[in-house]
Amino acid sequence: MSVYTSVSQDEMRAWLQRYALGELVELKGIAAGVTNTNYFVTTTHGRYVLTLFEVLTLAEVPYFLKLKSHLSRHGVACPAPIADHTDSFASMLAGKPACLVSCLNGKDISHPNATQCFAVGEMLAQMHLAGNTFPMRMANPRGPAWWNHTAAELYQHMPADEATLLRDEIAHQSSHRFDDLPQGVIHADLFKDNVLMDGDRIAGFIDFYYACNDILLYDVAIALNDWARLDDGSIDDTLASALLSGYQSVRPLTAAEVKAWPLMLRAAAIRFWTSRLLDYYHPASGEMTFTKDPGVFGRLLQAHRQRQHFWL
Ligand SMILES: Nc1ncnc2c1ncn2[C@@H]1O[C@H](COP(=O)(O)OP(=O)(O)O)[C@@H](O)[C@H]1O
Ligand SMILES: N[C@@H](CCOP(=O)(O)O)C(=O)O
Repeated sequence: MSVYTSVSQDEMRAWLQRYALGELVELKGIAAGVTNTNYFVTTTHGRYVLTLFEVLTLAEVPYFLKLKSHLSRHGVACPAPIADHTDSFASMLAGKPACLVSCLNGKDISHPNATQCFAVGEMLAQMHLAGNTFPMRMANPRGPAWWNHTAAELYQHMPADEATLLRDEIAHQSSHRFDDLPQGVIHADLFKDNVLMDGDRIAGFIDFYYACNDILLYDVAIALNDWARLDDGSIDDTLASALLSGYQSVRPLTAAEVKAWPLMLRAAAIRFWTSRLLDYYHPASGEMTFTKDPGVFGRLLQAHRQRQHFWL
């Protein structure tokens, strides 16, 4: 269930007057999603997705919408935000910041094939290149400083062996510098449920609300840790190789990136192990709480630490 804020037909009709999108035909809540409220909106001009931001403020939203607009203008598959008559991408609706974006024709998939992994890698590299000319900046809210202080509070709740592993890995990561790695705009949460596929084609990347400036390779590692991970938690060699080949078909990795790759896979595992542990030990109150299994990323970290071959 992800319609936290209800919008009536009358409210929608009135709000739509801000746009050159014709008259409302249908307004339908979208069940998928976790953080925000989403609706499919059909007007006499076409089909759009309405998002009501449940956490971000009206002042915080423009970075993400301008980024999507920039990427979409550069040919990256993602929803294009629609500007209203004041040339704004967002305004208040039903008490929440709200926007309209183009509706993509695709579905998220849970079991990708190698062709789809190649396409994700390729589009991710296109996104990294297109991000080079995006002028706004955003620090990573879930970077090493965040996982360091968040994990420090979690150790006391964790089984001793897991706490030792997390503590040891964070210390290991802290002793390495990645200053020589290419940086830019990253999606930072490119899991399977944040990509809509139309067969083997990418319909679009969605859910850019962790996007920020950080190490590009870190984004590749985040994507691989989810796209190539099988139901049993292991990484599939064919899917991993396909994603990396797709990425490198557009942006070949530098020698420094190849060297840093094993540690980057581990850094990406720590990030989501920590956020899932936080949700697990300190669930947010209210109906927006959907706890995902943290253990997946603890086991993945352990596997990466023992891995000999990294698909490059
Ligand atoms: N531009 C879009 N086109 C088509 N469907 C979309 C679009 N944006 C979101 N959706 C649908 O809405 C669902 C929830 O979107 P998502 O951004 O993941 O929400 P949340 O921010 O709540 O996690 C997606 O899984 C997808 O089905
Ligand atoms: N894709 C992540 C979820 C990211 O959102 P968060 O707000 O829970 O950090 C995952 O699967 O853990």
